[in-house]
Amino acid sequence: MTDFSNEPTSRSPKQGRFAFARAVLANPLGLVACVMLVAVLCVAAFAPFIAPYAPGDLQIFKMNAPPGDGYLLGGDGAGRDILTRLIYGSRNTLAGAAVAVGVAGLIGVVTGLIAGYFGGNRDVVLSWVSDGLMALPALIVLLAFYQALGASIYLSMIVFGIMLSPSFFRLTRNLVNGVKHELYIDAARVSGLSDLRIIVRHVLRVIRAPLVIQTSIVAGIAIVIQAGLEFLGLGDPATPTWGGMLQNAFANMYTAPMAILWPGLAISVTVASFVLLANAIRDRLQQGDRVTAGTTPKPKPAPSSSHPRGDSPDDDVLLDVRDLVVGYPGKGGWTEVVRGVSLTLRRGEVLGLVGESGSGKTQTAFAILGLLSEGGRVLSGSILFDGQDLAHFSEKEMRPLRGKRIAYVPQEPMSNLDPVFRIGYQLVEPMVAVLGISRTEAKARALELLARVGLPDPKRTFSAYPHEISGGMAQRVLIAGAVSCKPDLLIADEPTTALDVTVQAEVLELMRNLQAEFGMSMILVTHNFGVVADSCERVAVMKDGAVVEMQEVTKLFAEPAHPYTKMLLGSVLNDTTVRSYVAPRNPEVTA
Ligand SMILES: Nc1ncnc2c1ncn2[C@@H]1O[C@H](COP(=O)(O)OP(=O)(O)OP(=O)(O)O)[C@@H](O)[C@H]1O
Repeated sequence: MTDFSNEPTSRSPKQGRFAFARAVLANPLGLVACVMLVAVLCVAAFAPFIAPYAPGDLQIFKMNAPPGDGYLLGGDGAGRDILTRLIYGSRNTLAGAAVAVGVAGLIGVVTGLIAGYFGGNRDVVLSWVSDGLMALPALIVLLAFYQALGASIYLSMIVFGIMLSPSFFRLTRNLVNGVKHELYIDAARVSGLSDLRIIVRHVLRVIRAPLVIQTSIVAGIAIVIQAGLEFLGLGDPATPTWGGMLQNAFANMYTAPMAILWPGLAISVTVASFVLLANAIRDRLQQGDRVTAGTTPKPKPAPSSSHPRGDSPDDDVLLDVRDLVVGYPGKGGWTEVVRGVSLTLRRGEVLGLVGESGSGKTQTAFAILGLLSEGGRVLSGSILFDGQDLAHFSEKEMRPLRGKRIAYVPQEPMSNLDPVFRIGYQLVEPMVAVLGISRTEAKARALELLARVGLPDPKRTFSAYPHEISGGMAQRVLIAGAVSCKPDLLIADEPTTALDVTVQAEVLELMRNLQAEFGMSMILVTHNFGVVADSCERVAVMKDGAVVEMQEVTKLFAEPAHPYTKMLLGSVLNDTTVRSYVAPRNPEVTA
């Protein structure tokens, strides 16, 4: 029986979507800030309907008039109604701030995403440009542009936006560096999604909260700077703005001291609201919750295969890894983590990759998938997959293969599902991108697969978020995703390690059945000989980055040749949990 002890919680996805906004509004400061900002936005939007006069209307005898007599807040130095100017001023002031924030955000976030996600030369060049912009004195640059471009606050705000963009760039770049190595980003790449889709759908969504905070703070700064520029007389006198009103009131300070109060109050309240909103979002978030090689090494001559090879390749061989060497740059040169691995995998065959922790199993699998961590490189050897050597394939060349022909089931199911998307979306999206089928078709197929992998209520799981399902269910979802494009090769990296022991056997059985049903070849990375005995036909034993022995499973258990294999078998044969797995595929293998 399937164990679904961790059934989806009663919390609906819709509740989850608005939970964050509700939590921000539950903070009194967040609520006050939102009410104030909504009020200012409404005043700006409906200015022509609520202002008592047109912004340019003046009555000469009401120059610097006190409040009353038709002018609720008094008259300014030119005899215009201060209240009307204040209402229209909110429009222009907010629009100016929006221009500055829009330009800064657009430039900063786009360049930050490129620098953070792709790294390398793009990162170096963009960081250099950003540092250069930060070194420029903003006020002097704005004054120079004012001289060159004339009295337009919008042009000034565009220039100011460019000057502010490094703050968005730095934040975005650092945030992307923090998430780009997350397993669900790797999983999205494995499923065949393009870099653009991954950046927009996965990376940007995860980092959006700090960007919203930054936007709120920068909006407040932009209003203050804009008011400052206008106070210095660098605005367009014909356009009512709060900064322009401040300047006018300052010139008449001794005659009508009250006039300086209103624009000052409007600026202070709006800027404070933006800052308070940013703080409320930050408080809510706080509650809730590599080296590239300097030089390309010259390919080394492949080390001689001192280790045993499997059967020699024949027409039926799907994957033929020969003398594979994988390295990472270290202080004294390249550190080899896979040292001359050779493997063959026939069509429809299940090969176990066993060995103690750190023996290079995952790095071998990642080299086949073209997913080595930053800095990692295939230094020599070949990875012949259906006749194509993947060893030196570019990311662009690998993309059509991943997801469609080579799929991957990871060790930690939860970390490989993007927490911000529903399960259904995460299954449908790769199928649409990789197979080119319609969303309706992909949805029908996803529901079929969810049922096939043994989920009792496929529709409910389809519309659930990852946090609403159990680890065992998440692994079934990932298996459904991996087989959704009917791959030729499935690489499963310790697919049951993170699961409850009662669920492990069921997941293994499911994978075995699917492998037989779809006729896939499978590499099963594990350190559990019980799993090997139960699921694999042949096994390669790894130690210190090299394959020390490769045998038929029955032979390996009966007559282990290498002392290391004997030692590993000796240490597990007394383990009763191993015995529980031994039987179906290799009934003759017994402890
Ligand atoms: N990004 C990296 N940079 C440098 N060395 C790395 C990196 N990733 C892994 N290694 C090294 O590669 C070696 C092999 O790691 P690998 O993850 O393949 O081991 P494994 O056999 O899969 O172990 P486990 O069963 O614990 O996952 C280890 O010594 C590890 O420290």
